Amino acid sequence: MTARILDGIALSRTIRAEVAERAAALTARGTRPGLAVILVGDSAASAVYVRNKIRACTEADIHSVFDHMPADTTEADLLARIRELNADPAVHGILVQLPLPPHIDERLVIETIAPAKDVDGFHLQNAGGLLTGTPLFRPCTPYGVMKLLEHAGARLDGAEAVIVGRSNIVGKPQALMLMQGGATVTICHSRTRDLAFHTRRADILVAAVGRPKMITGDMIKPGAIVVDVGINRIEEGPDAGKLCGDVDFASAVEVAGAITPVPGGVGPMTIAMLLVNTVEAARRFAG
Ligand SMILES: NC(=O)C1=CN([C@@H]2O[C@H](COP(=O)(O)OP(=O)(O)OC[C@H]3O[C@@H](n4cnc5c(N)ncnc54)[C@H](OP(=O)(O)O)[C@@H]3O)[C@@H](O)[C@H]2O)C=CC1
Ligand SMILES: Nc1nc(=O)c2c([nH]1)NC[C@@H]1CN(c3ccc(C(=O)N[C@@H](CCC(=O)O)C(=O)O)cc3)C=[N+]21
Repeated sequence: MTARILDGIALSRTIRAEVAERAAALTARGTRPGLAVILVGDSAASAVYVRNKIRACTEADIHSVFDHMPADTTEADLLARIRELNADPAVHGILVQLPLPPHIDERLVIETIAPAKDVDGFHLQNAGGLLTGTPLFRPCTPYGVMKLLEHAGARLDGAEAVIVGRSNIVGKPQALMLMQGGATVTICHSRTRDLAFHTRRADILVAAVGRPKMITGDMIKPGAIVVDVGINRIEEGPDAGKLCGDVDFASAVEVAGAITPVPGGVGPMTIAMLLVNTVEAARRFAG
């Protein structure tokens, strides 16, 4: 038996069509949703992601502002720009693409974004809100994973969920969301002693590591739902230049009950949830 493929492109299309309808309704009432995206420096990968976000906005008739700032932008200049956008009534969501150049304090940048415009859900107020149950915005990637699981009909209540990765933007918020959904959650990371021992117990396995194909079929419980958040660029060999996940798809698909592909799984869902958050920000602004 091979696993069912969880199609993130199809689901993200459905969600973006709903977003477009809500955006049009808000625009008709006088508030056109707006998203500002700031990119500092010229990482090729970041430029691709940012372009995809802007294109998704355009397709949903969401107003977008793209600020491409040079790599040597000072921290003070970036913070000043964020304060300007905080005060701009045409902008309801602000996203500063990460990572930032090393001379800029990421935490300070995130805390400068108005929590009501923090559509990434990274601000302390939203992180704390997620911990206690009532954030203004949920981080887009784990939020998108929850939507994929819901759409797949996954039963969270009482399920064993294992997350590999403990970052602030994926692993930790994912753990909180799955726990709130009723799962028993285990978080693994680079200090975990016997990774396969944990992953083999998972009914729901989420890989968010950044290591190509590290989760192999023998680490997966037969029938498990496997969600691959990893986005890795293959460096050499016949597939050089292509994307792959943290899961070794070829061996995993033979064992899992359902699995997300890379590309075409979690990535498109992240962008869809960014639009959901932006329209929600505009809806609140409109009152
Ligand atoms: N699809 C999407 O929309 C998105 C995809 N991504 C992708 O997801 C992946 C993870 O991103 P992110 O969370 O930001 O990455 P980070 O680098 O911030 O975190 C990686 C985590 O993996 C853990 N880890 C590293 N090596 C191992 C190992 N050998 N065994 C177990 N755990 C390990 C680290 O542990 P420790 O904490 O101990 O160092 C860390 O917690 C990346 O490939 C990224 O590109 C990210 C965001 C959005
Ligand atoms: N402030 C901030 N917010 C983010 O949400 C954020 C960020 N910084 N920095 C980088 C990560 C990464 N990320 C992705 C989003 C979409 C795809 C995506 O659409 N991927 C496509 C493939 C795209 C391609 O072909 O390159 C897919 O998986 O099918 C991937 C990765 C958001 N991130």
